[in-house]
Amino acid sequence: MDVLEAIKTRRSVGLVSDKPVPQELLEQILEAGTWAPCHHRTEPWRFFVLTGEGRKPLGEVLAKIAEKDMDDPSSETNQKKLAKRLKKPFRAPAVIVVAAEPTDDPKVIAKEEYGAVYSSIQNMLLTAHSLNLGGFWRTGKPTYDPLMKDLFGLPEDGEVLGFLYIGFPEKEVPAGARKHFNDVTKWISTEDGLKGKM
Ligand SMILES: Cc1cc2nc3c(=O)[nH]c(=O)nc-3n(C[C@H](O)[C@H](O)[C@H](O)COP(=O)(O)O)c2cc1C
Repeated sequence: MDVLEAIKTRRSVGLVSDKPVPQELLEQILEAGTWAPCHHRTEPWRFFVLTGEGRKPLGEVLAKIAEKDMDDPSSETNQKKLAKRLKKPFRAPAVIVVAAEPTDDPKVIAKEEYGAVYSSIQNMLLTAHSLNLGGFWRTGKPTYDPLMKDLFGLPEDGEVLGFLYIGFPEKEVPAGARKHFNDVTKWISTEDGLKGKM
């Protein structure tokens, strides 16, 4: 599959089967993740591959985080909500947790470390797609909760940046749609070309 075709046909695939993803396919995805650009060659990405019962602690921490905002976690409604959180990581046979561990090198700009990890995520989603796997980048507020950081043993300035749910698609996802690039682009070919709004 050519790169532009892969980019344009990749979709967020929410519905995947329970069929385990072979280790060698997961390894290809992870390898692609390590080939993202990174300023000063810091390679700030960290990956945690959760499969089988290895997904359970993620559900437990999602429930624990949700519980913090509940007045009465034992109420029937809240118990149902917590049970849903416990199940979330089981929506796909493999969940790749992608985190950033920024270097403490003072010449490195912290947000560029995050940028590198976001590029790594896109590499992984495109590779999953090229392997006929479905991928879904999920986040949400709990992603950035200190308890999440603790679960994965990240340092204080580290952060989980995404959960990549990977599996074999259960059904085809419709084609995507985007604005035309000219709607978000200004072509500058004269000195005063930047005057005025986009
Ligand atoms: C940083 C980031 C976080 C995301 N988190 C979620 C999420 O928590 N839940 C969700 O349904 N989609 C999430 N998405 C996926 C987007 O909803 C999806 O990419 C968008 O709808 C476009 O669809 P496509 O990926 O099929 O092109 C996230 C995407 C990004 C870039």
